[in-house]
Amino acid sequence: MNDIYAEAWKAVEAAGRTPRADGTSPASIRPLFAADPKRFERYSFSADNLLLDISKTSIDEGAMAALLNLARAAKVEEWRSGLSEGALVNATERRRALHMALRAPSGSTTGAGGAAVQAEIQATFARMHAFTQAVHGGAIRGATGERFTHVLNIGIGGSDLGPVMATRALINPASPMVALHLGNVDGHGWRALLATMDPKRTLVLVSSKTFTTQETMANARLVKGWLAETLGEAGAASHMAALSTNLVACAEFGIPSERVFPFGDYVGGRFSLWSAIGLSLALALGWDTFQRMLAGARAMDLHFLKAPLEKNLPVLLALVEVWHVNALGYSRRAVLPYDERLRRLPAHLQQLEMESLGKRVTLEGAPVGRATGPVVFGEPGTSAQHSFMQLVHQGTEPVPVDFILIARPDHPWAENHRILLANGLAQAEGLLSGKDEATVRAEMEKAGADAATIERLLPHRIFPGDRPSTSILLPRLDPFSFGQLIALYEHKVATLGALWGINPFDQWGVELGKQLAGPLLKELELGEPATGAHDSSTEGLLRELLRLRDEG
Ligand SMILES: O=P(O)(O)OC[C@H]1O[C@H](O)[C@H](O)[C@@H](O)[C@@H]1O
Repeated sequence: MNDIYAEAWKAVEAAGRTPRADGTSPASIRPLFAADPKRFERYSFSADNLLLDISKTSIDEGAMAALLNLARAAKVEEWRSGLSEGALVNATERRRALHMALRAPSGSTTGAGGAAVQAEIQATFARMHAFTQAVHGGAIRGATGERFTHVLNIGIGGSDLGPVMATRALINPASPMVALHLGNVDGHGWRALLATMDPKRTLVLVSSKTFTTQETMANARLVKGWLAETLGEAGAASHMAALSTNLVACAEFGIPSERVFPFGDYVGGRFSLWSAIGLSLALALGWDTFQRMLAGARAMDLHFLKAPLEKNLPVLLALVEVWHVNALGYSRRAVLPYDERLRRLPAHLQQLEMESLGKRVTLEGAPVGRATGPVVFGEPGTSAQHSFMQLVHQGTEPVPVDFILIARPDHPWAENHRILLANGLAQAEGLLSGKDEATVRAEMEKAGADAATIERLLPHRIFPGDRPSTSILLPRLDPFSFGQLIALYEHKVATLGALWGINPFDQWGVELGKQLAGPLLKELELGEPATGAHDSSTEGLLRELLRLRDEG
């Protein structure tokens, strides 16, 4: 760690501990609004039509200066150029992270990953486009001659969450195909899906970067068998395609090369919905929608690569996170999209952020020495208000919230939309303003409560306020703005990798469970735990599961 970087961190951490010149706490927000009528103008930023408001955080001029200084000391500008130019930013796996190249239009050079990468990407896109057209036009049909009406994406993690989220967000009622998703290995999910599909009209995409993921391969075998029951082996094969980097494994599984849509190992799983992994989107939403989504992400890429740090939306979001996590010690963050179509966004962000930033050592392998990625959770508003927002308003530790608000709905029920937006704004306003003792007392007196009741209920009815949130505003939720939004979070994550000095592109943490599942699977097959192979709890639970299973 060099001195400038260490000093920059000290300054940020000190800013979170030291009272401001006027004596107010560095965690307080209300005094900043009171002192500056232009706070919203000063602390809201935009890229194209996407607006980011960070004014409802406790970042003041001094804190912002310290944070921007940290961004410079952590060499965020060099890092973002390295990312876009194909440096080995994923050092532990010796890989590039070229998801931006997927969004670069053919012929462009900025963030395009170089000519060889572009040639590969554009060749796959051309094949995906032709395939989509042939399926939609009926040139490619099922084994019995029927047109495909359903596309089933089998995948998990990054090979599932992005496509599911985008399918729900951009659903097009006029779409020629319905997208279905099989992620979890739990057969109950498969049973629920079965009722909705006809094998003669279902096209199956096996979506797996590695093509070795246990759950996906088990599901792929299951679905292949289901197709074969009606269509025979050869018929089943003609209903399948693969989206993967592992061409050998695809061939071994019986998927011919013309049905394999590849992508490079420079695309991380949680950044892969823009690649061949997005084929279900092209099929279910249309090629143009897929392209508009890429264009929206591209617009955010260019903003990220070119905007100065102090006006750069992903960088600012990352700095807000550092402020909350490291300066103020907040270990959680909630995401509330006020749009039902974005209901799978929190799940996607959980993988994107927690798999990327749940790291305890630096790129060099030393302990980070400070907190890294917070716990991320969320639900669409207003539903979230009726579940976990109690804790956000009155729990012991402030939980910063991302509010996502969409100005114009794509439905005709104006009153519902007004209620939705009013609630989104009110939550953020209430978190900031809170409700003090005097106000609660006056309200209760006005409502005719007696003195004893007021004293008893007063502490319960006070809201501390000064609880931070950021708001993201989009004019509409369309493929372009959706692309911008997702790329905004992707670049925020990459920037946090640089700020914390960790690798946001690997995920060794998921390996241990995979390794341990192997022997346990064998023991479940044999019906007998291997004595002494596990801790007593694991062995005891296994014995009990076997007993209950075999009794039934
Ligand atoms: O696409 P696959 O190779 O099947 O991987 C699916 C997922 O599983 C892994 O365990 C990783 O944690 C994820 O990053 C990945 O997206």
